[in-house]
Amino acid sequence: MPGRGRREREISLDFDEQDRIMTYNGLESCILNNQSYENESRTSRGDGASDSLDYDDNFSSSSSSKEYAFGSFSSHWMTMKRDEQGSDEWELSDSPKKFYVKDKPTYAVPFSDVETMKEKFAKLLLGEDVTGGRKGVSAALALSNAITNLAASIFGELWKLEPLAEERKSKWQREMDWLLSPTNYMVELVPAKQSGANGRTMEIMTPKARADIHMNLPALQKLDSMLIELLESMVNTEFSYAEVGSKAEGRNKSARESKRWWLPLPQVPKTGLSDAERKKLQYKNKVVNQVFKAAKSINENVLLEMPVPSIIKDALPKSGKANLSEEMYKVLSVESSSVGEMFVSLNLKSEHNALEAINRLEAAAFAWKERIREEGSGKSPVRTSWSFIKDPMSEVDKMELLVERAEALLQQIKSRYPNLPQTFLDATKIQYGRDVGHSILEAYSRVVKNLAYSIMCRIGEILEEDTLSNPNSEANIIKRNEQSGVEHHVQQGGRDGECDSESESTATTPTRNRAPWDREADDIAALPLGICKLRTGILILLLSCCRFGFWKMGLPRFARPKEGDGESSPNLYVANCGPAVGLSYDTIASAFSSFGEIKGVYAADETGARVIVSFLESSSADSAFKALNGRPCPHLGGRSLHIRHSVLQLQSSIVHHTVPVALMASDLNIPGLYLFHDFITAEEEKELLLAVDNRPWKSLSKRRVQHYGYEFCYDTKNVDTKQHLGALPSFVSSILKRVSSSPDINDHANLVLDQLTVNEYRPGVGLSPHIDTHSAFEGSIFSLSLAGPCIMEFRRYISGSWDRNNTSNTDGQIENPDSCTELSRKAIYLPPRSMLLLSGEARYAWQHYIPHHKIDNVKGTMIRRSSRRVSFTFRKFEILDYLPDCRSEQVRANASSHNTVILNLIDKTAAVALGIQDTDYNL
Ligand SMILES: O=C(O)CCC(=O)C(=O)O
Ligand SMILES: [Fe+2]
Repeated sequence: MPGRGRREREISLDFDEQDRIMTYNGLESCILNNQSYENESRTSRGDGASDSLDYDDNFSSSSSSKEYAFGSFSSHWMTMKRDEQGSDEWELSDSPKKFYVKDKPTYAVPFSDVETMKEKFAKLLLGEDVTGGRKGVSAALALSNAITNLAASIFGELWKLEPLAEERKSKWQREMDWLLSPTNYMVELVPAKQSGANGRTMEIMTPKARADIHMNLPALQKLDSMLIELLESMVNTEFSYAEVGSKAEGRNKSARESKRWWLPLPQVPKTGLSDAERKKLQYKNKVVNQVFKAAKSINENVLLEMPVPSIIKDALPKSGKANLSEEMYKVLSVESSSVGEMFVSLNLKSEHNALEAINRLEAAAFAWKERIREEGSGKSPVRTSWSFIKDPMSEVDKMELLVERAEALLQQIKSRYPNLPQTFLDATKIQYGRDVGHSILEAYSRVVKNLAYSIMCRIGEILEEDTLSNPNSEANIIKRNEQSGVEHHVQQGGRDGECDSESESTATTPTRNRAPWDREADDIAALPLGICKLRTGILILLLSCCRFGFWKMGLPRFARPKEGDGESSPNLYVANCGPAVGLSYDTIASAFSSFGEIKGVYAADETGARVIVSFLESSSADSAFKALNGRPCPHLGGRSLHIRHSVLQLQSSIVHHTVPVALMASDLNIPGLYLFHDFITAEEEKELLLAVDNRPWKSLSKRRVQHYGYEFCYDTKNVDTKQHLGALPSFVSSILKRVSSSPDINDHANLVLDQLTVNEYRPGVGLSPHIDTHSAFEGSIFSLSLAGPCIMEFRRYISGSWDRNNTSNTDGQIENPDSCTELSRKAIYLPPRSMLLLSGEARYAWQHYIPHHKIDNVKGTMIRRSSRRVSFTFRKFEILDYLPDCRSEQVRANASSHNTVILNLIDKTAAVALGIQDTDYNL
């Protein structure tokens, strides 16, 4: 089959197994060093020696993860040649073809393993119905359950920080290899051009590796192997574990110890851990935390993609309000309150409360969305899109606002409680899901996340023991705090694409030799926290998201207490107190509750050793202050607390400033930026929309795109030179002519525009900050807005001066953002039919982006985003010099080769791993 050879080649390019694994080393070093991913990911690791997936000595001769599980069995095991064996288990028919993983010619498998596999296979398919006759399990659920059960059998009893037993480790690898194997065959069909014999170009559908699998699976495998490697490194430690029964011999026992007497008891030397050991452990904790966040983010994204099953749709109350309690509905309806204020009003007291609130909010948001969808499909009067909202709000408007607020609140709660059990909606998505790819990714990311969480809990226990072994050592605490201060930059990483650079610039604060109060910035944002109830009944806290991310989301924010600040307030800032020093939030709440009703206990920062205790009444806070400040607290293990009053700032003064929106380009004062209103007529607009709607769209995660002239490859963030799609289509000819003949833009229009990206945005969908890849595109960029308007914002670092050469290496990033201090932001309103021109400084020195809003505030008027906005962005492809100069000839030569594809893809995964939701490249 001539076509097949080509197809195989294409696909194997993307999916060479070895490269896929190798290059994820970069992800690891990125997490470990918190460095830019780029350099690491470009170093190819030829010898395989450091590949954490190949850690099993038994299998060291194997060249890929597929082989190691079967690679070295001794001769009494039977050898099966896949093609010759003919048994069903091994017979892999040509259809579906396993396209992109190299076929292994032989498997050496012990006979007993074959039997075990058969049994597992049967269980997998039969599920709980052993009669095989009644209710077979869907393949998706079967695989999800199998992954969950396997993980539980291997990691379910992870009570010690020590290397996994060899047998368990290889079982995990071997069986996961089986369970993940269906992903090797998953493809999606994408249109591609092919030249026919008569020289004509035909559009054919070609199978391509499924993008979500391609993106996430290798990352998960890497995260998985990082955790196992980390456990491997837990040898010759200063801490150890006393087995059951030996507690009687132990030294002074805390209440905690007696509660968990049946479990191995962590023990540290009498005087605590050495500084070096403590640092090592804290560092490992940090790494696991990053793995946790990465796996969690993958899990959340997969769950978002999974549809809500119809059985649930039918069962849920149709009215959003009916899904909520009275109070919750009230909280959502007070439009003036911020997300942080809504969260506080919910007054959640436990993890259980949090889960219940989430379940209700998810159900309500879902019901409202369904209603909005139904209304949109014709039952309600048509609304003009993007109309100015001057009239009282319609029902749909109200529902949309409620959905928006419910979703923001949901995020808030989830971030505060990062390791909650599955929500009802998520559990049913898993239960009824049919997409095997989703199920595998969901289950795998969930078990990796849980494993990371268990390891963090175990590390927490050792550190807690360390503290208890030397409870009065302030030095101990301070050292720990300092350590966390230095780690600050790793904890960061914007929660939305916009704050990545900002957080970098505030990354590290020197903290050495300063009193706890002075280590803070000017004020303290209460950090989100999560409390996980372990089987032992101990409450362990997890600090989750970055300060910056939450600042933007409007959490309660507390003013920094000043030395001698006597201002009375219901909020206390308490230092030397928190999970990092062995005090759970519940314990703290209960110790302070003897002075009055507590509204909440929050992390004051990311150290885990300072908290905000928020009382209902100032007088309660005063009493607690007087009784506990500077004194050993009997309810907190005799720990001496350092307390100050802290003032909750009013939301209005802390809301992330909104950028005033200009209507005219001249008001923005950005050299090179022009906006031409009514560049096309309404009639032309209609025709253009019709033309693109008659052509296939390609779906990205949040929006749809079409490419003309040259394909833009989102994986490589570059133009695919091999994919010249021909001249720009005739339906844009008149636009191109207008551009080149327009006296206003003539200076910029001497380019022959030959690349067009059409973007379609749904309401609430924006675009992350970026500079269009200038290694691929030359000169000015023209962007035509159709169907609806939007706000476009621009930002640049004030300290750097614009210099095209200075930015030409970076493909979208201002060089050395660390050296930049302040950001300047500007915004402009882009009405439909307007043409935006970015040239010179506007093109090269300012990042542009579209905020992810559903409603924009333009000079005090609320403008709702319409059901869609479509933009046509025209560029000139820079064919001769599309790679940055700094790269070597070798790299240049390999530009479109497999490695570049994979390496660039990894940058994106690294961004995900570090909690940055979007990359800077969104062409
Ligand atoms: O949608 C737009 O107007 C902007 C699109 C854009 O910035 C891009 O494609 O690079
Ligand atoms: Fe752009």
